[in-house]
Amino acid sequence: MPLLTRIRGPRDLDRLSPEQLDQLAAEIRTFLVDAVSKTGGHLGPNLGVVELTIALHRVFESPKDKVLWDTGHQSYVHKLLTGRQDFSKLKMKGGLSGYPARAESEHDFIENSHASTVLGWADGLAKANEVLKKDDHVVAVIGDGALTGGMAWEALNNIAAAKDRPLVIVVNDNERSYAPTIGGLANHLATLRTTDGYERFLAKGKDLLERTPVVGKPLYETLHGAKKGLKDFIAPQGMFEDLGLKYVGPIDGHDIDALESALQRAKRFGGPVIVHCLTEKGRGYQPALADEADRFHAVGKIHPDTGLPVSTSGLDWTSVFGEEMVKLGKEREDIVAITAAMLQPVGLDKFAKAFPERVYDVGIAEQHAAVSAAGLATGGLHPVFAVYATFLNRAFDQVLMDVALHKCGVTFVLDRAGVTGTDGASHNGMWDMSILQVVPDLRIAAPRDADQVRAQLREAVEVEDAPTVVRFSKGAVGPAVTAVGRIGGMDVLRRPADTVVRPDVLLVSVGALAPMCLEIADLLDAQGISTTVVDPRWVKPVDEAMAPLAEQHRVVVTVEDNSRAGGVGSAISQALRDAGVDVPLRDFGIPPRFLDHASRGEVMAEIGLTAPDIARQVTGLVSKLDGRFEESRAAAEPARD
Ligand SMILES: Cc1ncc(C[n+]2csc(CCOP(=O)(O)OP(=O)(O)O)c2C)c(N)n1
Ligand SMILES: CC(=O)[C@@H](O)[C@H](O)COP(=O)(O)O
Ligand SMILES: [Mg+2]
Repeated sequence: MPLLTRIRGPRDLDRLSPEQLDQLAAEIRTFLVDAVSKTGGHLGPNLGVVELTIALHRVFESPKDKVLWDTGHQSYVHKLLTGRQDFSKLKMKGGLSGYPARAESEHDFIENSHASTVLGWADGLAKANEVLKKDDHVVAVIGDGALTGGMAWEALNNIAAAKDRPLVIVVNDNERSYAPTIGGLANHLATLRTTDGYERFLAKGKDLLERTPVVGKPLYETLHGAKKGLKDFIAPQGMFEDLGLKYVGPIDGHDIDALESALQRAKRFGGPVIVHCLTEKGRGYQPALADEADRFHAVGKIHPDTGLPVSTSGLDWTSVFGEEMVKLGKEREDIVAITAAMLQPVGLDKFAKAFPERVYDVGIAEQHAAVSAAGLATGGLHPVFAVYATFLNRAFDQVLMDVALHKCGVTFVLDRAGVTGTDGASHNGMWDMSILQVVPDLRIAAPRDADQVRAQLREAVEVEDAPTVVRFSKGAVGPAVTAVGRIGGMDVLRRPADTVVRPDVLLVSVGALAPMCLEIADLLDAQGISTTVVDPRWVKPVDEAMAPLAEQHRVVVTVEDNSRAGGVGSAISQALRDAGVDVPLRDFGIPPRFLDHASRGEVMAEIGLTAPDIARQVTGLVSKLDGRFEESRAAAEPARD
């Protein structure tokens, strides 16, 4: 990499010739395939923005000018050009984040990987520049997928209103989210793309007319003066221009010279301007280009030559859900499915293949998904909205007010619930069982294994007058955990020896943490501490048998892969208080803080959500109770003379 290694910062790009820029682009692509095949990551999106990122950092002066990335998964090239070229620990503990990270660089601004927020950030920054009379440029890069998110249009509505407030919006249009981008906007972008020769047409037209004697120049001036008419005639871009936004494009997103020319025009424009760039996801890497599903949107470790996975994982939670959905779809014609631009990642691809007319990809639009689900339910169907737990956060009000208030039978299936780890703070599914606690009548299931996913999904879709939630982890599903009994609606996973009159600990195991909770019980047993392990299965509402069962124990311990703040532990504690059961409760969960990227195991160890950590703390708690018990017994004994 003779050129890439010499790039220490964006200004090092300035001295490169066009030929060297093309060589640099090739070196970057080679680097990306080599590095990301070893670590996993967002290979396809980054292969698509190589030239675009080079051009952006040549035309704008980061960090004085703010280059902002929507979702941020496509910022690897940006990192390479801003002094970060060690990708050996990408997305790993202590290594580079897979997204922009302020702690990593002054060139990074937006850290969260929730889509469709960049234009809001840009609007705010542009307003700040106006108030503070700063002449920094604000450049927002947004993908065609992220542009299907409602927040993007809320921002555009505001941005377009300020005709003299400089702001450059770069639409990175590769026609895909994971799958091809859906909807009217995508169709409109397509009309713009189909005239991708528009700029060339205009340039040729200008050249021809200027060489035409007498009438040529005035005619060109007339035509150029009527550029809207000319453009609409050649490239109907009414939507953006009707909004009041200057539209530049479509531009070949892999032609550095064309990109720089367009970005320079945008930089000088002095108001809000959209630069529409046509790019190719996975560009330059045949295995990615051949991947019809998602052009290697996010890959694990792969063989660089073939793109094939280095290792295959066993049965995963997502597949269990997807296969059960197909069975349900055959049994019930009223069941329909919704995805927010993540059909395959959430496991609905098989359902879509079997029932193409009963699946809806709404784009990256989780709020719309939830509201349209209320409509589908009211219309007589039972919608199942499958979404990553963290992405449902933004649809909380729609779940509360549109689905629950109207008593709609909608099932939300939350994949990637709990600590996911490598995608960083905004990807952990750690808030759902807290924020959804406040939704009246909503029920939450946390299946502990594959059998329970199947069973609880079926129980959920039977509920027709309230929202139901089924939440499970990322990755391979653990071994089946068999119940040894049932109390109320709760599965008993382990009972203490029959000889124990009042067991020490009632251990409430939530969802996928059941194997860990059984390990905790073993560790406690080795300390002579007796434990009953229960899996509530439905963690909201708290099972009516919980309080009486708690009363039969000395202490209650809850363990959940969710924030401790307002989680299942809090709900059970409240239920015990409401029932007048005064048994100490210790809740274990994720601390309410943002968790840096690392593997799931590393994060769980960091936050003390491991069997040894929890067993140690519970042992201390019981010893303290014993101590108190000894003290109170001693105090009760008559004083010996
Ligand atoms: C709110 C939200 N929903 C879903 C996702 C998952 N997600 C990550 S990237 C992506 C596709 C983005 O498509 P686009 O904006 O076109 O970027 P590209 O990958 O094509 O460069 C999706 C759906 C997300 N990050 N945020
Ligand atoms: C950027 C984004 O939000 C997704 O692409 C995410 O990185 C995928 O995560 P999984 O790898 O868990 O599917
Ligand atoms: Mg895209």
